Amino acid sequence: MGRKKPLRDGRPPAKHKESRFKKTCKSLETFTSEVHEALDASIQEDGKAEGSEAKVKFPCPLAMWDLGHCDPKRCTGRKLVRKDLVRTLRINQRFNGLVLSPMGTLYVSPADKQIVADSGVAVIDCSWAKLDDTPFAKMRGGHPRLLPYLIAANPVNYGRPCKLSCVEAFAATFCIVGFPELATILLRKFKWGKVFLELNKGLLEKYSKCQDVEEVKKIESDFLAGAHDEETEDFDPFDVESGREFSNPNRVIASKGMTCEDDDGTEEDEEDDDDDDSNDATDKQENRSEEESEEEAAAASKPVVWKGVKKKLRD
Ligand SMILES: C[S@@+](CC[C@H](N)C(=O)[O-])C[C@H]1O[C@@H](n2cnc3c(N)ncnc32)[C@H](O)[C@@H]1O
Repeated sequence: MGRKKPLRDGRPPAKHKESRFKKTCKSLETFTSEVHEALDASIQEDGKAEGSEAKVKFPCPLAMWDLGHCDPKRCTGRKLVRKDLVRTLRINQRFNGLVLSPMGTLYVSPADKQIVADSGVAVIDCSWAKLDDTPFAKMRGGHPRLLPYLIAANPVNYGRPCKLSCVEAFAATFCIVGFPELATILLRKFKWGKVFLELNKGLLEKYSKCQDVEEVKKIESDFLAGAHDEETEDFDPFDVESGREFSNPNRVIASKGMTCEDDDGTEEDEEDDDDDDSNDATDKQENRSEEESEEEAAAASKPVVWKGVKKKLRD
């Protein structure tokens, strides 16, 4: 009694079917506390011996379609897959969260916060040099997005606008929607990761304070119209209060000494900088002296750049 009859074709009745697909949306409050727990676990991982590390439970799904264009040892997306932070999707498999794509037209904005918390973020791991051969139409999702103007800090495309690696694209999205801690968890897997935040600090902060896409567009167009020059002029490299402890005034954006000839992760100098699961592999991306590299490596091992995030955790 009271049981609904199956449909004529044997399928369960509609109510049952609906409940199978019912999605549980987390409140942003719950999500935010999971974000903090994840960052805490990620920081604690550092002190533990290799192999004994507790797995960081990332609070939302991260996924990637792997087109197999890049050298798996050098690709940032593949590295996140090896770290169990990102899962791979089959071509034609749909993803319900934000899909970051060079073919997107709508910008990521803080208005995407709930979508990210509920359904996560996906990237398309293809080569920048092979966009024409990439079947973007087969990698579908409800929310395709483009990132607003930001500068890459990865060794392959260092200094280039918009051509971000997978990890940078994930991180930028988390910063813009208001979960910078999640950006930190991902970027700290890469020695150069904090440089991405340094290079883009001002813009990321401004984008994250926007209400919607229109405001993000306005920030970007104002920046491109000259705000960048002003900011550069105002920056005093000797101002210890500037908050830019890690910026290297000798490191000119897109300088000749940098190895950014190749876009697709195949150049010799590119590296999977910590394939051995540590955070301190040799940085070969530039023609810098050993001393400089050592100084930078020493600086990199101090968690100063994450200070703000840690403070937030403590508060
Ligand atoms: C083209 S692949 C290159 C991957 C690179 N080989 C690596 O090691 O990570 C980078 C992916 O990140 C995302 N992405 C990067 N920059 C982006 C942008 N400006 N807007 C939207 N998505 C972007 C896209 O999913 C893009 O396909």
